[in-house]
Amino acid sequence: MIQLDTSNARSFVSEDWLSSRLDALESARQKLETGSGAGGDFTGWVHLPRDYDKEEFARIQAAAERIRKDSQALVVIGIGGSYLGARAVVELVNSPNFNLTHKDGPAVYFAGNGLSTDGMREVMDLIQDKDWSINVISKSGTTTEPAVAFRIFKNLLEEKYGKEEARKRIYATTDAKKGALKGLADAEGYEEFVVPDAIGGRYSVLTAVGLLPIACAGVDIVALMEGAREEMEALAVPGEANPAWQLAAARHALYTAGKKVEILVGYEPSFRFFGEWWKQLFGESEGKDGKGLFPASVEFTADLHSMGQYIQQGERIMLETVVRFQNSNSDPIVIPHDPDNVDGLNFLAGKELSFVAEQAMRGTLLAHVDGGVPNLMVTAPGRCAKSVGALIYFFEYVCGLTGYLMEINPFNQPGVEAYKNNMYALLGKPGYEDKKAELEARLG
Ligand SMILES: O=P(O)(O)OC[C@H]1O[C@](O)(CO)[C@@H](O)[C@@H]1O
Repeated sequence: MIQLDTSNARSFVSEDWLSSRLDALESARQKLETGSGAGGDFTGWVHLPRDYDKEEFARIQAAAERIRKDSQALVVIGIGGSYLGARAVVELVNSPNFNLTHKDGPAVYFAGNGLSTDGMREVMDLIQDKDWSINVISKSGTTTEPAVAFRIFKNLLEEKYGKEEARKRIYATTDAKKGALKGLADAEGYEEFVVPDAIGGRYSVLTAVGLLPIACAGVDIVALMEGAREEMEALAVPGEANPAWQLAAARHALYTAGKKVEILVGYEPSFRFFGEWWKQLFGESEGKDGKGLFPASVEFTADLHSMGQYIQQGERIMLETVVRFQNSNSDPIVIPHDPDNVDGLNFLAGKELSFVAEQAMRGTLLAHVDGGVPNLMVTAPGRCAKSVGALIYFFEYVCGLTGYLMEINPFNQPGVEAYKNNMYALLGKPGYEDKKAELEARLG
């Protein structure tokens, strides 16, 4: 379903860019299949589209139906992998303006993905006169940002509905056995959904983590899973023709040839949050042991008028991975004829806007390749749930493969702890007293 064109990257790598990596790719494939590589305990996502918990899936659908009936707003509390996937899919399949354009079901607001007072206050104000529910999502159950947000929104919900009714409006997605959120959910009797042990946050969008908010936004989660399952089956076939093998090999070859930044390019405003999800996926997976392509994202053609200059002529450390959708969601827009033709655009009269976009993309591709930026073109059928499910699985699989080509553990993220420990110390968390004194002295 997902296609790849590497032809505009070939001049930047040696001829054997793929053939020389086939053995390593086969070994990476086996590690993903069997969980025998570094971080192998976290490869539960590999067969998830086939093996997911069907009973829980039905409960997700039922809960989403309930929320869609009894709530005008859903506050989704989570950060990183417990947030980005859901937002990516809701925006890509629907619209970044989903809360303005949706016709039925709740508006979906994301909270607990930062510590901004203004950001949180805005969501609090937006929901205050509405019927609303909470989906709190945290695999560890201990992440500060969502935990703080949950305490605040839970309080609000209890003030509005009373403790008993509020309980029925809180849905907790967390670890099956451990963590503070699990304890709280058990004690309070919230409906619970599970982040499976073998799936890390950034690979969890196709679990309850993503599926509940996505279903609440009216996206067809059966089709989403179906698209992922078909892609899983397609990518399980080893060999040179496998587009995930090709993308993993091309990324690795370009990295080895000196490229340090991978820019994910989209041409749809609705694609922006997919880029944010993709950045966590690749950034947390590859960025360790002093290695990894730095993941960046842009929206063309808008960013051609801001970042375009740098991409064309700045440091030659970049490659572009473009995601193109074959079909758009809406009816064509035709450029009208103007008898005065003051803007000189009559040569485009009668042409569809998509034709202009296509030429912009083709022209940009060649300009950037000429400027020293290799181009990898990923094509998805469209922005429907099925196609987006396939795209998610495709990038997850590429990420796992490249991680093993780079000889790192693609499934841990030890570097994130450094900021957390400093924050805990500065906040005065018990047990961090010495660290607090040391940091306060440094900060002056
Ligand atoms: O779901 P949790 O445990 O709250 O974690 C949220 C995010 O925080 C991280 O653990 C990093 O701190 C990510 O890997 C994860 O996606």
